[in-house]
Amino acid sequence: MDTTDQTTHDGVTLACEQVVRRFGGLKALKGIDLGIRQGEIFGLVGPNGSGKTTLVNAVTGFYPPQEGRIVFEGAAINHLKPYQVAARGIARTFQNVALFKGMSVLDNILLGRHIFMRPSALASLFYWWWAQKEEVAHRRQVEEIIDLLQLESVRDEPVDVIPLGMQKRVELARALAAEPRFLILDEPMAGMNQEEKEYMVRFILDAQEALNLTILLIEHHMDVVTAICDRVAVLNNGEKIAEGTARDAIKDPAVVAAYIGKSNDAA
Ligand SMILES: Nc1ncnc2c1ncn2[C@@H]1O[C@H](COP(=O)(O)OP(=O)(O)OP(=O)(O)O)[C@@H](O)[C@H]1O
Repeated sequence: MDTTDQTTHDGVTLACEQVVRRFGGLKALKGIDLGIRQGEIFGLVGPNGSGKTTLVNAVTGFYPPQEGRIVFEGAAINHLKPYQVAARGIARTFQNVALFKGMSVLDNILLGRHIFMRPSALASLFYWWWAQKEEVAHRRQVEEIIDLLQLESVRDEPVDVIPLGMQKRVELARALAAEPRFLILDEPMAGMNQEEKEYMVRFILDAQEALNLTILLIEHHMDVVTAICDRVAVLNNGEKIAEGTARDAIKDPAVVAAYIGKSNDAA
């Protein structure tokens, strides 16, 4: 789909405007402004508890903002339910692996196609021939993704028996199955060893190129952020404290202070 007419003049495809999210008395997001441009990989970094996942949950409709606006491809989405946000073309992976245990890799990825499927089993029963045709089309799409992410060797394995690095890859595959234009990756390399990390970086870049994606990446591994992100924003305590290239942002005194003050996550 051509999105050139759905971005603003400076190419912003997803904008957060003064986004506020509270949990009881805690203000997890204190008026965040962000503009993510079509086609870029935008890194979201910051110490634990700084608000990164909350911002993703605000964008994806899990925890809608109580103040501010979120605009995707020119339309406000901050009032939408998660499935409606997904239908607009935004897909995500989760910080902790959230696959369906006992189901195969293939079936887990097929679930990513649910936004395109008929709402009721009854409809499928009446229109079984149509449903069968539809099923074949879904499988064809999924096979392409399996190919892209090199998951052929495990496609029929139950997801819980494959290594963590591959489980994370299946999560990426499931998100891609929804044919997003905007992909949100919440710590896709958490718990991975160096080799698995390098593979994952390769697959993210391949997917971005093959599917023309814009990506928002939450990542603690600063070597990865520096290597693949066009720009980053740094959150601390619910506020944006820096924005720019990764190299500049990590040198920013406010960012250094935030990390030293909290933990050594930026290692
Ligand atoms: N559902 C919730 N209920 C109550 N408080 C929450 C909820 N979700 C997040 N918070 C709080 O909001 C703040 C921001 O949390 P968030 O998970 O967004 O941080 P984060 O930057 O993603 O951290 P991490 O890097 O550890 O994942 C934290 O103080 C957290 O405890």
